[in-house]
Amino acid sequence: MIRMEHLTKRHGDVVALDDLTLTIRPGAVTGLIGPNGAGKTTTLRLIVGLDTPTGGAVTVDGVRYADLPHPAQTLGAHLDVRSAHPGRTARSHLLGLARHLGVEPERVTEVLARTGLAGVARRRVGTFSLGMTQRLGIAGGLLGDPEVLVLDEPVNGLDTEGVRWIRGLLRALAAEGRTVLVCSHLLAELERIADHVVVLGRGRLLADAPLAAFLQNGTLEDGYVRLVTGHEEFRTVA
Ligand SMILES: Nc1ncnc2c1ncn2[C@@H]1O[C@H](COP(=O)(O)OP(=O)(O)OP(=O)(O)O)[C@@H](O)[C@H]1O
Repeated sequence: MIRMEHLTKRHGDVVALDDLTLTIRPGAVTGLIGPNGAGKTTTLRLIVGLDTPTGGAVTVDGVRYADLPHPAQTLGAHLDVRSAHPGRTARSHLLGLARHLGVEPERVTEVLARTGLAGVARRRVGTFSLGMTQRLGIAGGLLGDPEVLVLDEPVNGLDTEGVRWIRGLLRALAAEGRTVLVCSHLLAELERIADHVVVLGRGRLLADAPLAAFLQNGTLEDGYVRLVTGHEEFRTVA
């Protein structure tokens, strides 16, 4: 579970995130959406401890990221699609990451298999397609077998088979009881993956509701557009 209480982030005069109070629940895929500049990336960076809040707090399973005794086992993340060094092989990249995270090297073989990369484990990352690089990032997030997974735009660059794969993976992780938070601009895809949707606008919470609440008069995109243009209000789930 991810819990945000009055979470706020300012950059000088810019309020990137404004008093966000929200719980991301386990056993479900939650989609995080909103216009450019809404504060989505800021939220993800605060959750994984890459940034510190200027107000409020965010905890993962009740503990701030910096205080987690075994962070990789609690929270996995894939935020930056080009984070691996292009000269390293997929396996050596993941082995280095596993060492850094204090994860058994045996997990590398497991996550390579789970992300469909076993056959290209010895190829240099620089030769990977965007879709393969996405899979590698997700493999890194899964290394610690975490209870909570946070992914930024994981579907970008994936081909049809890759999209079907990630849909199955995220649904399976949620069915295992994990907390899965996915940020994406691809609303049609999110409609097929998410159980619950959180909408941010200008750093504020606009909606926090089951997917079904957005689908009453059309697609998620229809519901989202009505919401951000102020034509419809959504019930906020406590
Ligand atoms: N390091 C920073 N310094 C100054 N302003 C920042 C910084 N990081 C983010 N911001 C501002 O905070 C606001 C929220 O940005 P954020 O990147 O979280 O939005 P986003 O919802 O992820 O947008 P996008 O969909 O374009 O990725 C924006 O106005 C952005 O310009």
